[in-house]
Amino acid sequence: MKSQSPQSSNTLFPVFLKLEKLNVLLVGGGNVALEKLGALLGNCPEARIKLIATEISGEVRAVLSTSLIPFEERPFGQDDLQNIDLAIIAVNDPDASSAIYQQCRERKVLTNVADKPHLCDFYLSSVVQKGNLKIAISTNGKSPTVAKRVKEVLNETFPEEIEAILNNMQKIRNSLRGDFSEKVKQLNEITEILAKKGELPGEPD
Ligand SMILES: C[C@@]1(CC(=O)O)C2=NC(=C\c3[nH]c(c(CCC(=O)O)c3CC(=O)O)Cc3[nH]c(c(CC(=O)O)c3CCC(=O)O)/C=C3\N/C(=C\2)[C@@H](CCC(=O)O)[C@]3(C)CC(=O)O)/[C@H]1CCC(=O)O
Ligand SMILES: NC(=O)c1ccc[n+]([C@@H]2O[C@H](COP(=O)([O-])OP(=O)(O)OC[C@H]3O[C@@H](n4cnc5c(N)ncnc54)[C@H](O)[C@@H]3O)[C@@H](O)[C@H]2O)c1
Repeated sequence: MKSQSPQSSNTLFPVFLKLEKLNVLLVGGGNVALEKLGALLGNCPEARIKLIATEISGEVRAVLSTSLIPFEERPFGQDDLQNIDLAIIAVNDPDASSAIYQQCRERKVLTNVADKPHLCDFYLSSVVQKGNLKIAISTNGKSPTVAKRVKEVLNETFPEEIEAILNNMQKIRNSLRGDFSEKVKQLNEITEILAKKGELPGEPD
């Protein structure tokens, strides 16, 4: 297995979470919570989310009304962390943010306090999606605006045909016989063209 060379100071470790298997607590019911709710449901409509906020805006209510997400309009309390795997905090009160983060740490709940890097165990990313291909982008917190721009560039330039390629590759992958190293060799040969510059379908010459 090849190891990657250490990339200077960016120590973030990327993962892709299965939100239909995890319990997510979203605290806050304003603009930022609305964005986070959209990101969670946009990636995983079956995400297991619970929302708690002192006041829930009309826009957040509208999204909640189209889902089965349980919600309560009251301040966060420690019991809200029961059975929670992941918390996303989007409240407009810095003291409450810090206090909630501390309680999450005590319970070992992985937490993101929106726009507060020092109160984050993980960052949210910009997401490019073409069918089953998903690319998550982070700038190590340097510039979320650049992450958004990189997403836009990749969305424009990455061909839609990638979905057909993935489906074909899955069929080929399932039909291959032989030992593991033989399969890896064949799959590498078939896909060699994808790594050649200017040879992706739809890619400009
Ligand atoms: C990617 C994205 C995902 C998402 O949030 O879902 C995301 N921020 C997005 C947008 C965005 N956020 C902000 C702006 C205004 C312009 C600007 O500041 O650039 C814009 C641009 C816009 O909205 O156009 C404000 C902002 N954000 C943070 C701070 C605090 C600080 O930097 O200290 C401040 C200043 C607050 C203030 O001034 O009060 C911090 C974080 N924002 C992160 C993620 C994490 C690092 C990601 C990375 O590693 O790159 C991190 C560290 C923690 C976190 O929140 O997870 C999403 C793009 C989604 C998309 O469209 O693709
Ligand atoms: N909206 C933006 O574009 C933006 C940009 C940068 C930073 N921020 C920051 O993100 C945070 C949230 O912003 P917003 O625009 O969503 O604010 P908002 O005022 O629209 O919503 C805040 C929400 O937090 C809830 N809340 C406050 N204390 C709570 C508690 N103890 N328990 C449960 N719920 C609680 C409120 O009831 C409300 O629903 C703020 O810290 C803000 O400074 C927002």
